[in-house]
Amino acid sequence: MQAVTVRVPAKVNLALTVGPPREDGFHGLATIFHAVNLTDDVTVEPASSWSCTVTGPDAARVPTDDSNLAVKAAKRLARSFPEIGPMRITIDKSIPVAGGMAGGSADAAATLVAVDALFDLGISRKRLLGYAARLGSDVPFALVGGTALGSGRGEELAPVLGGGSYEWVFALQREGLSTPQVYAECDRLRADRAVPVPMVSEEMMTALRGGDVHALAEHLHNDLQDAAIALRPTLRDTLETGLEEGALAAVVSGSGPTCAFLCENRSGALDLMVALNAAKVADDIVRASGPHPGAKVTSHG
Ligand SMILES: C[C@](O)(CO)[C@H](O)COP(=O)(O)OP(=O)(O)OC[C@H]1O[C@@H](n2ccc(N)nc2=O)[C@H](O)[C@@H]1O
Ligand SMILES: Nc1ncnc2c1ncn2[C@@H]1O[C@H](COP(=O)(O)OP(=O)(O)OP(=O)(O)O)[C@@H](O)[C@H]1O
Repeated sequence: MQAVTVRVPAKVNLALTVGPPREDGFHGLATIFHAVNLTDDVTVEPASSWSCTVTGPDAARVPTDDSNLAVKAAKRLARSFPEIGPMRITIDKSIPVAGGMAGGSADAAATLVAVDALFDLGISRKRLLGYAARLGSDVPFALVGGTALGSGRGEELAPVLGGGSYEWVFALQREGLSTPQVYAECDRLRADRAVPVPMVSEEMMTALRGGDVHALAEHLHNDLQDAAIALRPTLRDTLETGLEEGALAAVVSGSGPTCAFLCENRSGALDLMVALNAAKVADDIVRASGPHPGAKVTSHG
């Protein structure tokens, strides 16, 4: 029992429809989660005291105290399994921070998988998904990966089968957006309207089942996009520039401010990266493809 490393993906929501606020403060969702190969590596080792270290270009923006979602996940399991002692957690971070790509959730999911393997706990998949859901609405999907339909507050998942793989470009902003603030802004913008029951369109499901990138491009949709733009008006320009420079479609990722551009193929994505870099519409531009598997052990020393 020395160290376990787990690799875990970021997500983008291909469809995100948001219902009215629920009594518990969350919103009912119907969403398509899609994991992409922008990944964090989380390493967990037994130690004499708890610690958390984050490496990577955005490390300074990630807390290392008990508010880190990876620490929360490890301590949650330590409360349930008395045989577990303190741990050293190391997060090698490539997923954008506070970008609407569920980076903290991914680290929490990776930690659940790592601790389970490190201490040989044999936690069932169902129970692991239960721990994940209690840690955050996006955490279960990071365990599952691929492409999945999310309902409830995002924690109820059903896989979406389809042979397609997709090429993406992401425009990242250094300054994040707060997820609760974006949901609150969405409520404010829709205050004078009846909000329909959230639902993913049949056209979107058909596009995904057929692996049809052009049909998928037509149906990318995010109900939080207007709210993210209201809070960060420059995002409108970023999205428009991507479309002018050849993206098949552009959408704000989750609660933003990352903008996601769907491309026809890999060479289209490379061309778009160059154009967006030149246009200086974002602090960084990265390329990724999906779907990507969920949290997986990559080394067990
Ligand atoms: C925007 C998305 O990334 C889309 O997948 C997620 O809905 C956000 O999921 P998350 O960051 O895991 O969110 P949580 O940690 O569960 O909740 C943080 C806050 O976001 C808001 N929230 C989140 C999920 C949801 N279905 N409705 C909400 O209103 C609530 O204000 C909540 O207090
Ligand atoms: N392991 C972690 N990695 C990144 N941020 C974390 C982590 N743990 C806690 N945080 C805090 O959570 C905030 C949101 O970070 P995160 O990167 O998860 O946002 P996000 O991608 O917008 O989330 P989501 O898409 O799930 O709403 C950060 O500003 C940071 O303070």
